[in-house]
Amino acid sequence: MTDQPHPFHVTGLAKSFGEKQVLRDVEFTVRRGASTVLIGPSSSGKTVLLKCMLGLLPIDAGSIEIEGRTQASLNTAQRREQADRMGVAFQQNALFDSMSCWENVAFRLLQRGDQDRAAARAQAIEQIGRFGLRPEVADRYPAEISGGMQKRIGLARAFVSRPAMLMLDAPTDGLDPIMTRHTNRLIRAAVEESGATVFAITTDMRAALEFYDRLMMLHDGRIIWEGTTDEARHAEEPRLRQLLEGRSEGPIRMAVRA
Ligand SMILES: Nc1ncnc2c1ncn2[C@@H]1O[C@H](COP(=O)(O)OP(=O)(O)OP(=O)(O)O)[C@@H](O)[C@H]1O
Repeated sequence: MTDQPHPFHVTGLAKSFGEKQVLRDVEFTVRRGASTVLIGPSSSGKTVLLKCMLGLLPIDAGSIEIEGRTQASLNTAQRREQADRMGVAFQQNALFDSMSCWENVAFRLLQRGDQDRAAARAQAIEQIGRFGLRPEVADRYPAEISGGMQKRIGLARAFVSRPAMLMLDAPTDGLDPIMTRHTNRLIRAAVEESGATVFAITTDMRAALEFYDRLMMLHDGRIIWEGTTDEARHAEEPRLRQLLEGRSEGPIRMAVRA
């Protein structure tokens, strides 16, 4: 056991947009050196929760502690220090259109200024290669590559500095099955070989059960189930079962919500 504080400890988190309450009373802990996957129906608030954890959306109530410090209390320098320890990949990639692919991947390395452009470029190209892209892609712009390639550039950016914590929103969306498996293995290796902490969102239930240590399910604005993926395989919670098995019949009703 370690007495280091948890990477994330969230209590009583609430978040609304106008009248619409997305998160009501979210509570959970992300464990160090393990991978945790967040699942939930479409529009259940998974991305909103991740953005709150990253400090990109203000919260209405509750608290988010990052390594023992309340996020709201962090000053600018502490926020930057936190950001340096995290690799983040967004669902929509959030690439900078005006930068080449390698500059996108090396963005934080260049910002930190602790290595020259040539070294940052070499590190970016190596990382792009880990995601199966050829070095020529480095000098192209996001608009010139496919959606799946953009996804891989976004992932390379998250992994490039071998961060202690990886925060990944839908990391394999839009990738073919071969690249999906490869990416899931890289995520797994970050935990097993580098001791990273991973927090990821996915709608791929097979991958959730196969590649992650722990699983949480978000529904109706709360974490309604949390445990190891081994426990999830056998859990009887009907909402978890319905989602994992992808059944349209069950307690979770399909609804189109704006
Ligand atoms: N900036 C915003 N302003 C208003 N509503 C928002 C905003 N961001 C998200 N929402 C709403 O919050 C709800 C949750 O959205 P979110 O993107 O977190 O869902 P999700 O669980 O990640 O879904 P999916 O699996 O479909 O990506 C949705 O109804 C969405 O419309």
